[in-house]
Amino acid sequence: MSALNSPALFLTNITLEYPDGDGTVTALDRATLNVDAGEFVSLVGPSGSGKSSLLAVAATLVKPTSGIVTIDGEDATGLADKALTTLRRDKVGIIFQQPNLLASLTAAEQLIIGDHLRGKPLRAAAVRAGELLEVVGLADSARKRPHQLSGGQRQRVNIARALMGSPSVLLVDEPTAALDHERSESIVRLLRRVTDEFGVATVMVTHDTEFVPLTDAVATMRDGVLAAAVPTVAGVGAR
Ligand SMILES: Nc1ncnc2c1ncn2[C@@H]1O[C@H](COP(=O)(O)OP(=O)(O)OP(=O)(O)O)[C@@H](O)[C@H]1O
Repeated sequence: MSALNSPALFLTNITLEYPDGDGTVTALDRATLNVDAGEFVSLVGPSGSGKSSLLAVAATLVKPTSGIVTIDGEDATGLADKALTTLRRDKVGIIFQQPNLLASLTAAEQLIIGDHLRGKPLRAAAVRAGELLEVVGLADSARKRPHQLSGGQRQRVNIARALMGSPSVLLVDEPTAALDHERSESIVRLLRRVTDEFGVATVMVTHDTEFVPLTDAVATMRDGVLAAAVPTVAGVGAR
């Protein structure tokens, strides 16, 4: 459990229905998940059980049919689109399976451009980008473009980029799906470290259950129903 122990992400009674022919399909069925600042939760479950849907709702990218999403104490459910975009931009970091880096930009520029779009001064963004590239072990690769980086290094840039806006919540969807075992483990260990160092509330969807002990708790989803998160005692020892 988190040292900071303050609420960062509250998903309460989330139901999400998608239209399906004449009826609906229930992707999430009254799912509830609370993640503290500095807490790292694994989200596991079979294909189609609703994991990506839960991340999309937590990221405020998809509005739930019912239920409440609270990020850093702010209820996202009732916000208009503009306020929601601001909340997402300022509070949520999203890491997808594929880094989706821009081919023509250096590692540093991938980070700087986001901050620049947020209206931050270029010089401050460049300093922060340098610091974050160091955190993820890429200080020497700041000027490299995506094709000069390995898959694991590209995922590290992706992680650093997600941290640029100093998010409270980090949502990670299958970060190791495209990586071999060794690189996968180092990516999950990096996520563990940034969760601790930056005090973010991290939720990671994963099929690699062997890395679950590196996280604080595991929540299992089945047919849209989320079981209560179970603490991983091994994770505390492994840190
Ligand atoms: N845009 C959509 N429109 C209609 N149904 C959808 C949509 N997105 C997801 N679903 C359905 O919602 C349910 C949950 O899907 P979701 O992708 O969240 O599961 P998942 O656990 O992330 O699966 P996977 O591990 O394969 O990514 C599934 O029945 C899926 O078919």
